[in-house]
Amino acid sequence: MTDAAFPPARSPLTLAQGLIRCPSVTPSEGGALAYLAGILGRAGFAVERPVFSEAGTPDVENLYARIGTGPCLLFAGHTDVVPPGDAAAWRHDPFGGTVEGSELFGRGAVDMKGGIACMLAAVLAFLERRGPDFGGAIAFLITGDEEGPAVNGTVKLLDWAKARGERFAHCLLGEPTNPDTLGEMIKIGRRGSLTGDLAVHGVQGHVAYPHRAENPIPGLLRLAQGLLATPLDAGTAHFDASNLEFTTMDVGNPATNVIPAEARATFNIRFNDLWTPETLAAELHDRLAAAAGNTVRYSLDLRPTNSVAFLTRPDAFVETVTDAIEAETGLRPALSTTGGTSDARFIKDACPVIEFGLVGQTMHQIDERVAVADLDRLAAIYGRVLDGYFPDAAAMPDRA
Ligand SMILES: N[C@@H](CCC[C@H](NC(=O)CCC(=O)O)C(=O)O)C(=O)O
Ligand SMILES: [Zn+2]
Ligand SMILES: [Zn+2]
Repeated sequence: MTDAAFPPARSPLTLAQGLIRCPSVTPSEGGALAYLAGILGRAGFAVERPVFSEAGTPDVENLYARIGTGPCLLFAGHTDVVPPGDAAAWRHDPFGGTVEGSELFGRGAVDMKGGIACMLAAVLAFLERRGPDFGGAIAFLITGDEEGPAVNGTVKLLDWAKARGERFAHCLLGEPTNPDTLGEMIKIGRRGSLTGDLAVHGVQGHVAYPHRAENPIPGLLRLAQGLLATPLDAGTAHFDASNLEFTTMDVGNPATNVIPAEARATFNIRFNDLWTPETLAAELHDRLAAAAGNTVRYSLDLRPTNSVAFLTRPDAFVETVTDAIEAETGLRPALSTTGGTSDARFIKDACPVIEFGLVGQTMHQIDERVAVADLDRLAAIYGRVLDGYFPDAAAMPDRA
């Protein structure tokens, strides 16, 4: 830990700025993983940069780094970001890492380069305090494919790590989990996601001669009503109610005097632990058949999904993270499964995983930004988690 670049680079703000200045719009690496690799390598981590490919998807760069021996605490995240949108609409360059007043602006400030910066700052400070023989191992599993198809990222990185014999005791994923205030919410699970494409088939014809045509639009409305009429469920102990939302309805008919041949709609369901993709598919087919009767001709395609509902049962690790949050913020976080999906859906198969990061209010928005004070507090929380997870035996009076 003697590199001259270390003292300034250990600040979560400096690290977050360094990452934001790498234009890593998914699936581009943009220099973000190289930036992390340089810092982690100088801190003594063994760093790997696997690239994964699959037909029909872009090649994606990833990073895996590990230090120490023994039970391994895994820090996970992604350096890819969503596009900035209209860069001219931003108050500051989305890749400039500008501080205005008390806030740092930039794409990824909260989702989730800021979170990674806090993890890194906390780990570097921990290693400086405790040295490399701290009684365990720490790993970073960072992907460049979370905001994209999520095919060449965490899921493959975990398989790659498993094949090399890497094992993890627990994982902390740094997605922005807090709705409004740092310390409010840990995510201990996520709902699943299933997307369906529905088509109603009609017969094209002249609007003035409807008896010679079959308009698919009323049929699509009937089917949509059939899917929406009854709630899927009322929620469970740890999950909100499952929810179906139509995301588009399309006919694409430019003519005002033609009955179209087909009408299409797409919906997405976020489902809880009462369902699997298979039971949900059966329910959807039942509802559609009942609504269609003998008159509506339709087809339903359910897209393949790698997202099912999961829950990490609260354990001592959740307690360690909760205590760390309370000590820094005075808040006892809610244990929640709300919101979208995340790469925790893949990590849960490797080890218990929970998520805690920054305040997500501006994620994916123009002017994404984070309070600099939150960066410092999140780094301090992660630091407390490390101290709680790897207690210093030498510092305990009864064990010294
Ligand atoms: N593009 C990926 C994964 C999409 C994940 C996305 N997650 C969020 O927006 C997280 C928001 C939150 O933390 O609540 C989603 O839920 O759609 C894929 O499609 O695999
Ligand atoms: Zn994210
Ligand atoms: Zn995101």
